[in-house]
Amino acid sequence: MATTHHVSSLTLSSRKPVLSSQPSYGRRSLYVCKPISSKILHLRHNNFFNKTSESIVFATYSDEKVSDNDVKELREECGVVAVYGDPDASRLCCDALRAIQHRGQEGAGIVTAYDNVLFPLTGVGLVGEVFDESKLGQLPGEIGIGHVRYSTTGASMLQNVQPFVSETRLGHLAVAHNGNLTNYEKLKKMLQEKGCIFNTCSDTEAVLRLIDISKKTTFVLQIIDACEQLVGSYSMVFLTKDKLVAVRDPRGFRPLVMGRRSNGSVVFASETCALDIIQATYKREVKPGEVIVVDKYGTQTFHLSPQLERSCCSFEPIYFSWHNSEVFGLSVHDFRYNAGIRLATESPVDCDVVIPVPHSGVIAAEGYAFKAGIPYAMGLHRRPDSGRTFIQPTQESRDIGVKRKLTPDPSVLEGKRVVVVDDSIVRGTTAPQIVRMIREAGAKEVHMRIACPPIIGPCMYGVNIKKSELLANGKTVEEMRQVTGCDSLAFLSLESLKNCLGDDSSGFCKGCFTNEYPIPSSED
Ligand SMILES: O=P(O)(O)OC[C@H]1O[C@H](OP(=O)(O)OP(=O)(O)O)[C@H](O)[C@@H]1O
Ligand SMILES: NC(=O)CC[C@H](N)C(=O)O
Ligand code: SF4
Ligand SMILES: [Mg+2]
Repeated sequence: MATTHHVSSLTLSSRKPVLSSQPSYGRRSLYVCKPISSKILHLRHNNFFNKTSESIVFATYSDEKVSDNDVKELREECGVVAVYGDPDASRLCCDALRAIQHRGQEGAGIVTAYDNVLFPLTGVGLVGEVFDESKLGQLPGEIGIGHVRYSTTGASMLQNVQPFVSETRLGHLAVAHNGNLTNYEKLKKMLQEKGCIFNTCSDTEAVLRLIDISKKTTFVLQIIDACEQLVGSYSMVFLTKDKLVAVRDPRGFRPLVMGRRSNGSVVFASETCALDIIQATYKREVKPGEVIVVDKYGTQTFHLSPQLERSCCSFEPIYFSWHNSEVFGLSVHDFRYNAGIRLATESPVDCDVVIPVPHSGVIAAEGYAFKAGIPYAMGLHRRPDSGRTFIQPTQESRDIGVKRKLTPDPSVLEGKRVVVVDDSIVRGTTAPQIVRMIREAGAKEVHMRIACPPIIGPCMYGVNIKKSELLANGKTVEEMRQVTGCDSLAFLSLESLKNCLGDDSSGFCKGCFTNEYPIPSSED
C-alpha cells in the first residue's frame, strides 16, 4: 500500500500548496488540492490537520504515482455506517466501522455534524490506526457517517478516502459510498464540460458534482435528482448539518440495513454485524431504489425512478459479508452451511478429514463435513492479527499475506487424505499456496472443494474482479487443478448456488459466474 506522507495548507488566495516539509520518499507526486470552507474543521490523522481563517487546501503525497490506467481500474468494495440522534455518534460510527473492517482495510473516515458545522476525519489504514479516543473526541455531535475503503490497484490515496465533504449552494454535505458507478466516465465528462472541477479520482465524487449543479431546492430533492442519473451500484449515506439520508440503487447490488438503538437513535450500516456491535436492533433493509431521510421530524421515505429488477450481489453471502450478518434477507451462516452441504452432495471424496481455509471457508467446510460424515478439524490456523488477503491492493501483498496469515497443523494433516474447503477461488493467490502448505505438513492427498462456481467474468459493480487476473479465465477445471497442485478440485454448481440463494434467486446478480450481467452496456 502506498503511504500518504504529507499534507500542507494555504489560503485560497495563494492557490498553490505550500509544503511544510518534504521528506525524501523516492518518487513523489502531488495528487490533490481540495478547497474546503473554513466552516469545516477538516482533520486528518498523522497530523494531517490544518486550518486557516479563510479556507484550507490539502495536498497529499504518495510514494507511488497513479497513472490514468490505475485510476480507471479502481474497483472497490467498501462499507458504510451512519448514526442519527445519539450523543456518542462518532464512537458508535467507529465501533460499527470496526465490525465491517473486512469490507475495506486501506482507509477509514468519519464525519459528524454539530452546531451547523461538519467535522471530518479521514486517514489511510485500519479503523484502529486512524481513530483513537482523542481523535473521536474531535468529532462532536449526534449525527455521523463513516466509511471503510478497499481500493484494489497499486495506489492507495488519502485523497480518495471517504466520506467526502463538499460545500454546496445549500450548505455542507458529506457522502460515503459503497459501490461502483459504471457511467462515471460519461458523467465526469458531462460535468467537466459544465465547468465542474473534480478533486479526487473516485467515482463517488460525481454524485457531489451532480448535486452541485442540481436546480432542485432542497438537499433531499438534489440527492434524488443526482442518484437518478447514476448507473451501477451504490449504497450511500449522506450527512447535512441536521439530516441523514440513506440511498440504495434501484437494483440493490450492495447491501444497506437500518436499525434502531434503545434510546431511539437510528442507525444504517452495510451489514447487520455492525448493528449488533453497537446494540442496535435490526429493523429492515433499505430497499432497492429507496431513499430514507432521517431528521428531527422523524423518518421519511422516497423512491428513485425508474424501478428496476432487483440484482443483489451473490458474492456478498459467498465471501464479502461477515458470517454472522444477515444480507439481502439471507443468513450468511446458513447460506454458507447449505453451500457446504450441497458441495458434499455434488462432489464427495473418500478422505479422513475436512479442513477449512480460514476465515471465509469455515462455515462451508462445517456443512461439507456434516453432510459427508467426515471429521472436521482446523488443519490451517489463521494468525490473529491477519486481515483479508483478497482485498490487499497488490499481488505482491496478497502473496505475502497468504503466507503470513495461514499456518498448517501437522498434528491434523500428517498421513491424512485431506479435503480442504474454501468459499471461492478468484485470482488463485490462496489455493496453490495452501495446497503446498498442507502437503509439506505431511498430508497424503489434498482435495479442494470450492463453495461457489468458477468465477469466469469481471465485476463492474464494486468488487475488484478483472477478467485477465481470474484463475478460471480460459481454463478448464482440470487445468485449474494442475495450477493449484491438488489431487482433485471441484466447485459448487450454478444450480446449487441458485438453490442456496433461495426462492428469489433470479433477484441476484451472478454475472461473474455466468458472464450475463444485469446492466446493459447501453445504459452506462
Ligand atoms: O483466489 P484468491 O484470489 O486467493 O481469492 C480467494 C481467497 O481470498 C479470500 O480470502 P481472504 O484472505 O481475502 O479473506 P478471509 O480471511 O475472509 O477468508 C477468499 O476467502 C479465498 O480464500
Ligand atoms: N467502491 C466502494 O465501495 C467505494 C466507493 C467508491 N467507488 C470509491 O472509489 O471510493
Ligand atoms: S458480477 Fe459478481 S461480484 Fe459483481 S455484483 Fe455480480 S455477483 Fe457480485
Ligand atoms: Mg479466504
